[in-house]
Amino acid sequence: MGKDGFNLVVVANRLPVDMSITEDGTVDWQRSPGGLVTALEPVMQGADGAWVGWSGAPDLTADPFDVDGMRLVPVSLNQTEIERYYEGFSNDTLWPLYHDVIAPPAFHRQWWDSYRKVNQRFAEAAASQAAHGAIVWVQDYQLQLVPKLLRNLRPDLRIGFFNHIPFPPLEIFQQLPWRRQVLEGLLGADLIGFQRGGDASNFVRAVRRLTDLTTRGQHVMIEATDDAPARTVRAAPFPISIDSHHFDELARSPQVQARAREIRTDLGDPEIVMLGVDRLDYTKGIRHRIKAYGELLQDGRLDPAKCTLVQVASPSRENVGAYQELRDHVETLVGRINGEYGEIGHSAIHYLHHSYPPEEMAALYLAADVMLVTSLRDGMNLVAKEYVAARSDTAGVLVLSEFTGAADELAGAIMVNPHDIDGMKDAIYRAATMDSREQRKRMRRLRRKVLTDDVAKWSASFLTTLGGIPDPAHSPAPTTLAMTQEYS
Ligand SMILES: O=P(O)(O)OC[C@H]1O[C@H](O[C@H]2O[C@H](CO)[C@@H](O)[C@H](O)[C@H]2O)[C@H](O)[C@@H](O)[C@@H]1O
Ligand SMILES: O=c1ccn([C@@H]2O[C@H](COP(=O)(O)OP(=O)(O)O)[C@@H](O)[C@H]2O)c(=O)[nH]1
Repeated sequence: MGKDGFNLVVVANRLPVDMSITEDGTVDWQRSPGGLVTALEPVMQGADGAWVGWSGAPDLTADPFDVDGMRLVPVSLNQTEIERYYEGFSNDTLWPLYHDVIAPPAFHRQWWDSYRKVNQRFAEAAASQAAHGAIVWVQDYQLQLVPKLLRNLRPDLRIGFFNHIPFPPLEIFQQLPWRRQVLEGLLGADLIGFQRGGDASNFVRAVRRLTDLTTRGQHVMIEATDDAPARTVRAAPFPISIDSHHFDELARSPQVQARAREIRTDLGDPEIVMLGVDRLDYTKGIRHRIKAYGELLQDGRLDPAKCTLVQVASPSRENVGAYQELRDHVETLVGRINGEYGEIGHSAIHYLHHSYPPEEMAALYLAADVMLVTSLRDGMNLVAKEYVAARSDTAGVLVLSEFTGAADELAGAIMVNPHDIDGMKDAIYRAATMDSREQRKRMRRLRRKVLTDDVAKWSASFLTTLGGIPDPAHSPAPTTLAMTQEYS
């Protein structure tokens, strides 16, 4: 440990690749799902950094390896830990609790024990990779105890934490039997980033009400102990983004443009193509969206012969009960609407339970006249930003839920409350019938925002703020400051 380590260590539940062992014993990998990987990949490429994370498979122990200029450091989880730490505590306790209890959270002591143990393992792996005075940037709700555990192991480090999902209001957060331990875990960081201002305020309020600590605005004061000096923790919003220019270029490429045309032809050249792209997750409002669309067909406001909805629902957390139930509900609804309004050679809904690479995503965005993002609650929603980045033709309309982090930033979208089905029907109809002049005006406004506030700006802003916070050990941190300057 120490001098020979990395200057920036990212610690996330997942590596950016999912690894597996093929039949002949060689290691194979594929890109991991979700927006966290989309956002952090460009940050890490070219940085003197390491990414510590789980490989996505049980009992897979592998040495650190390099992919696309990144040093990847696998953390091994056994089958029981996957069930209790990942599927259980992370995705059946914290995920529903932090997303407005859309599904009921389950509280199990064995899951919590596993969460603690696995967080300790991640903290040890991070400690073993970081150079003296390095920055360690811990990601997301699966690893909320890591900041404190890591500070115990390596008080020389500067520790940042970013929460990719919402932080709930006190009245919901306080249901968590281990709420105090979670707050203390997070407060091991020097800087805690959230997607929205409201998330940061919810966190500070929870600290004020559930601990004895003093807070002042965005700051929490931690008093000195025999072992550690006094320090201040800052909690602030840092809305995440995408590599907008890269996505813009990708969507301009002749191959992607040709693929977009091909998609429309394969769909039967409808007048209006609507698109939804989500992990198959109950937070994404997929059922509400499909219900609204189905009613528009039923009311005769949309003509099923002229219109189609492409719904990508990529497989996610398939061992968790609430996800299995959602799949049943969505597929029943899609089947009913297609049975009612489909014809030979024409489906009202094209439902795709698959994951696609970025090139295909870009082609789908280009092929879509209307993009439907109707989450009931969503930390940010990068799909909304990708749609905008892909539309250099300034055509297309984004329908966006008020309950996404993206809604704070993307004022050119048509905003919807997904719980209000009639309101959503009106918004979808308005998007489908919007004249090209208004489309262009709105899309230009959206593109200005997405192309300016990209993921490089996000990470620079977070890392510069973290680098500027006084070193708790009262020692200058030259490596850290030099590194953050590269990002600014
Ligand atoms: O790793 P999984 O369990 O397969 O889930 C995928 C990721 O989902 C979540 O993404 C969030 O991060 C996005 C980027 O900040 C944000 O736009 C979105 O609103 C969030 O839901 C989760 O937070 C990640 O940890 C998962 O890897
Ligand atoms: O088949 C798919 C579906 C989604 N995505 C990507 O997964 C991310 C989803 O991020 P978002 O923030 O919208 O939601 P999350 O899944 O992280 O909750 C985006 O970058 C999508 O382009 C993908 O690459 N292939």
